[in-house]
Amino acid sequence: MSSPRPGPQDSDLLRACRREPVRRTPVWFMRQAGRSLPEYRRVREGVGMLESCMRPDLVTEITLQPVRRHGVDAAIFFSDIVVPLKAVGVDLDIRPGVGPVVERPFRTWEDLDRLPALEPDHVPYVTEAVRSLVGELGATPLIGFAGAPFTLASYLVEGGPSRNHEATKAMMWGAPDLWHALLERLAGISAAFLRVQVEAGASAVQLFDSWAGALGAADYARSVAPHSARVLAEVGGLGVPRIHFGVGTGELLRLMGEAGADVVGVDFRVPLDEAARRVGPDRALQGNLDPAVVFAPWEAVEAQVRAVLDAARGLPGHVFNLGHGVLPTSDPDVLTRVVELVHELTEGGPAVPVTGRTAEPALPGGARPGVPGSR
Ligand SMILES: Cc1c2[nH]c(c1CCC(=O)O)Cc1[nH]c(c(CCC(=O)O)c1C)Cc1[nH]c(c(CCC(=O)O)c1C)Cc1[nH]c(c(C)c1CCC(=O)O)C2
Repeated sequence: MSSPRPGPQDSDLLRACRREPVRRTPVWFMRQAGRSLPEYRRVREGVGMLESCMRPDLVTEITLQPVRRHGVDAAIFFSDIVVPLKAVGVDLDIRPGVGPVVERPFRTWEDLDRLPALEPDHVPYVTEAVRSLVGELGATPLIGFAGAPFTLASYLVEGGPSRNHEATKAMMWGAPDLWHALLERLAGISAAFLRVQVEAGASAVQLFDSWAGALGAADYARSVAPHSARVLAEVGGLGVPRIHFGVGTGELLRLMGEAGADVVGVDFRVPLDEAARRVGPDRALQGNLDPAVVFAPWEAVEAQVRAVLDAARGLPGHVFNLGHGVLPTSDPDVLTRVVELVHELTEGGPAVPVTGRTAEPALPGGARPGVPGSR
């Protein structure tokens, strides 16, 4: 009897998400597919960002590029958080060096009419690209993603990128009924976008609430978390792990886990052992090398990678990543070396002692003082 070839389900990424033992710590990078790669810039020449997201041949190629080059443990689907909004008819563009720009910002009840539900027929190119990718990737898992309702709302209400999110917050506090109606629509669109990707073969999903860190915990809990929870609950029924990430969310980590994540993404501001105390033992963590670290000399990069792995020791599940996306001017060769180093240092399981730290006595069995649950 021939046993089936191991697939993504057996990969270290999915094992870590499920808090099962891994062969070595899985690693991938947010924004690994994109501007830091010369081969990306070549295939994007003369093709607009949104247009490239609608061409399955380009999506497939760009998604595979970092997997080939870096040997990462997962692919992230090449698209953008605003693609589903564009697909249902919102008049928006992604401007180079700026980001998503919405022609007419959303401010009134009438504006909700411009946000119909997302149907799979709106994004046939997503289904086609995911199917082709899953074939090409074999045992390497594909991570699907969507923007969370708050982060999407920020682009729609502000009309583009925003430092202070003032119009968004004004609606949240000043017109709560409209706010909740808007976030409900967006939750439906996010969930539908994730469902399309999972039904076509994605093995895990990440919900990006990149700008949630602009909110205090009380506002997040009251005005945002219930909508993200709905997205995560709908995907939960599809049986794939859910990663929930935001920037500057140190004060929100517990709430982001409780919203229904299997894995909480941590930015570079909170060390993973402290993040684990905030999140609790029932979820894995993803993170959290500062994306600027790759600009330092290699010795410093290596020390920072070791520090992340050290802080992650004893966690029930750890997916190594940056604390935010790859910066466009990063040297791709340094990223490849980071992948190799994480693999080398965690070969045989991440509990292997990390050498080269300033002397901190190891306890019998490899446990370290001060790290609860460390082995
Ligand atoms: C906030 C957000 C957006 N898009 C996304 C987020 C959440 C992640 C995060 O917090 O960084 C998510 C995203 N955007 C893109 C991906 C592809 C997959 C990957 O991570 O490699 C993913 C996962 C491609 C992209 N999305 C974008 C690019 C650059 C476009 C280009 O190459 O011209 C890429 C590769 C454009 C975009 N789209 C957005 C921004 C802020 C930008 C950058 C604007 C700029 O500085 O040029 C909105």
